[in-house]
Amino acid sequence: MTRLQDMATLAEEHDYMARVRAAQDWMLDHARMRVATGAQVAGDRYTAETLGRMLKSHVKELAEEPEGAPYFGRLTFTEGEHRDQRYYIGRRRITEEQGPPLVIDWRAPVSSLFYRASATDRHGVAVRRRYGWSNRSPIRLTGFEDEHLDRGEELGTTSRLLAEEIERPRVGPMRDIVATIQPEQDELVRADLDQSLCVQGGPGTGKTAVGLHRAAYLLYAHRRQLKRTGVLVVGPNPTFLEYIAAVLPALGEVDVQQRTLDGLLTSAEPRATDADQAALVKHDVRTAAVLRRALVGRLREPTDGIVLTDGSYRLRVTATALAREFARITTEDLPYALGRERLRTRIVALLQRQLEYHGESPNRKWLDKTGRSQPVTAILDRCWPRVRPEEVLAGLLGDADALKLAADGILSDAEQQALLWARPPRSWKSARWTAADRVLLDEIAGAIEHPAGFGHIVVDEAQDLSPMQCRVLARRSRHGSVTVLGDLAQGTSAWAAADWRVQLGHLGKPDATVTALTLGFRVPAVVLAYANRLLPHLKVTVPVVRSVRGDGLLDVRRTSDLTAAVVERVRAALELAGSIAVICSAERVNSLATALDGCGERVSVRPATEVKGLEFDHVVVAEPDEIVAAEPRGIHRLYVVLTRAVSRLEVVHTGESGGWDLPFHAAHHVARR
Ligand SMILES: Nc1ncnc2c1ncn2[C@@H]1O[C@H](COP(=O)(O)OP(=O)(O)OP(=O)(O)O)[C@@H](O)[C@H]1O
Repeated sequence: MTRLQDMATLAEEHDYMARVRAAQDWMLDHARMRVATGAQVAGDRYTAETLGRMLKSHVKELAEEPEGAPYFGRLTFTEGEHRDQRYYIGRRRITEEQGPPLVIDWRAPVSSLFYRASATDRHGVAVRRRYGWSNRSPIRLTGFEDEHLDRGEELGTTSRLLAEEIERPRVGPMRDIVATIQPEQDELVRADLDQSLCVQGGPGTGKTAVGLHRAAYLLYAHRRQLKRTGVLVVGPNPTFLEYIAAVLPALGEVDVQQRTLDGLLTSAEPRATDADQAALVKHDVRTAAVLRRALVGRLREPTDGIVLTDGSYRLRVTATALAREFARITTEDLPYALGRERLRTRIVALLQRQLEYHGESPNRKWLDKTGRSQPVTAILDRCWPRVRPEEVLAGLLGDADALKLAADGILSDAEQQALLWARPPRSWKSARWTAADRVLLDEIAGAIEHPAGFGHIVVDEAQDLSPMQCRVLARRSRHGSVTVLGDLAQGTSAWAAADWRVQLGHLGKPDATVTALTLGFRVPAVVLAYANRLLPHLKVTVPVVRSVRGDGLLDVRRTSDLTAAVVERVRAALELAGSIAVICSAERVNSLATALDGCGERVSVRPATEVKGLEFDHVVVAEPDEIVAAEPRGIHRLYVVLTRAVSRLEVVHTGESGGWDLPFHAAHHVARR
């Protein structure tokens, strides 16, 4: 295309852009007008209020929409179902008062071709156009990039706009990737709602991004169903949740709950900590069987019958009949509370039969009253007593005999010993629970009564969940599907998973499809190659990630004054754009933070334990040996730490490498584009 043609096309694009802006203004005005008139047109007050609320939130959504690119792509078709059509694709659908939409939603079925059409499989697409926009407000169209699929052109990961997007400096929270979703990511994003997925993805392959976009996609494709059942995103810690919080709202989805696993638990906050051995036993899946046994141990087989006086009748249920019903219900595998209600219903049915034998026909009121009568309630309280989770757990942790009874053949003597309280509280009401206890309380609560579930759960960093934590989620997705995201190589918890099939079993979805993402979008190739040298030292087998980024810098240096060297590296980094993180062992955070005081908001000092899932333009790792030595899976932690850099990684160390075959002592090594 000549320069003149190029300018003509750009002018045409600017005209279209102006039309889209006008349509956006019209949509906002129109929505406001409907709020104003909604109350008058709707029938009764309730409908008017509901409608009003709905319209108001629509206006709020439109008005609050961040000023962003109204579209990012365009497809031109010359063949097939969409022959001679041209579609602009954006984060939201944009329409004028009449006529076809000016911009279609990225989640609409045809938009999928924007991500998937290729020169060999065009689906009628002749040209795919990507738009570039200025980041500053007011946002401006700066150019575009065409791929003539009909002429065999295909840019793939060499697209200039994709490169600009992944290489841009990172400041603030995570952003959406709708403009540049890759074909293998799109397949995961658009998988059916009833399909549970597990994505094994090395560092920076876009797992988190894929999970969040999948949530947005499912809400679009199954809005009604998911509005009712809900979507939940589970992340490893509050910092991570803060980091990802803006992605879904930017995609127009505000109705998604985003929580940590602990945030799902309803029991009181922990007030005690477990010894390592106790925590290990509590997070072990065998503990579920112990708790189940303890709960069932509350049941008492009926030994007496019931006699109930009803008017002139004396109604009876014999001990034998009662024992038969009781036995039958215990084989039905019901939640505990439901079992109690089932027994009540059966007793009432037996009494009802007798009354009918006398020629009476008892009504609903009689059935309710009889179910609540003293003799029936007394039997239930004796045979199937109401229980609280806290009572059951305290009954085990505070009583060696009770624990032995429940754990016999399941936990060893030493394991039982590890669980027991050194000084049991006077009552379960004054027990001081630990974080692991809260997971056990949830297990018991779930066995008593199934918790409300979600239509879909996205769980990130799932490799770190213990079997018992997995069960917390399994209980909440009994009738829904899950997207499980993680990287076995980044497992740092004491119970980190080594095999997805096993973990999926604990999550209640043993048959979920496991897919690997192996293209890295965050970490530059030179940094990734360095971090990947750790892989042989990790106790897992994972596919190796290949970076799409040829830029970046790696600098490993030995020093005799760690603090001075770190300060010097940070000062140098401040000359460049983007965020800077100094990552070190928890013990070193304070001293380095003091030394770096006054360096400004772009610099943060973070303990190695709190950077999972995050990314920074420039990372300075201080004394990696200390990070490795700080915890049993310290080498996995170091792998996480070394893979947080978007552009530059610097490693500063004082000693020789410790025991493991790591290249920290390597000569000063710099690689630049
Ligand atoms: N298709 C894409 N286009 C542009 N950027 C992308 C794409 N996929 C991922 N990214 C970017 O790469 C970075 C890493 O993505 P993300 O955090 O989702 O990876 P991850 O697999 O969860 O990483 P980790 O396991 O290390 O936490 C993010 O900045 C994300 O926006």
